[in-house]
Amino acid sequence: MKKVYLVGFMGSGKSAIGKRLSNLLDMPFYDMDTVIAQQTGMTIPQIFETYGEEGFREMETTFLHTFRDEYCIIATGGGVAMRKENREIMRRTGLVFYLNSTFRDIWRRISTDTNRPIVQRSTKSELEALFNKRKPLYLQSAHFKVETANRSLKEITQYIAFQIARFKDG
Ligand SMILES: Nc1ncnc2c1ncn2[C@@H]1O[C@H](COP(=O)(O)OP(=O)(O)O)[C@@H](O)[C@H]1O
Ligand SMILES: O=C(O)C1=C[C@@H](OP(=O)(O)O)[C@@H](O)[C@H](O)C1
Ligand SMILES: [Mg+2]
Repeated sequence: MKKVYLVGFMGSGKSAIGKRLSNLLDMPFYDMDTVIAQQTGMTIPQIFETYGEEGFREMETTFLHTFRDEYCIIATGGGVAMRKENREIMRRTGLVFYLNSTFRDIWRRISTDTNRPIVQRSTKSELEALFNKRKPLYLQSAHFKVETANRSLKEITQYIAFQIARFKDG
């Protein structure tokens, strides 16, 4: 087992928990959005504007195919688990944790964010429909479902660290 992937909807805490897990376990951390933004020299909204959502999705899949072979933690973007190809790569090369959150929590965290183009272009009910549509695919991608409602970032991080310790050599 080489990598730990965090999947889940926007605002479920993938980036925040990935960073904390990395500190706790002393493992390198990569946020796919950050790496793709660095590689292109553009922000995520600029990438969507220039290459379209499909262009961004190709960059995500290329990341998964080409990213270095290293024991590390990867926070995916919320759309990564939607492609079968991506799900297969993640399951084959690591342990996949799905951060399950309520839409209520998600909306509170992301509704005013300007760095997520999908939030910018969607109404609340469109986002909730997307949340419901994506859920089964997050579940398909994951080895573990992690409940995040009413849990602090610290509690969630500790829970995932515990599971990694149990399964990392399996
Ligand atoms: N369980 C939680 N408790 C408190 N704050 C949270 C929790 N999960 C996420 N957050 C906060 O919500 C915001 C969005 O989280 P983020 O890690 O960017 O989500 P993602 O990468 O999944 O889109 C951040 O400010 C993060 O600290
Ligand atoms: O759900 C999505 O389709 C997206 C989620 C974002 O990442 P976060 O899940 O970290 O917000 C980012 O990759 C992009 O804005 C698209
Ligand atoms: Mg993120």
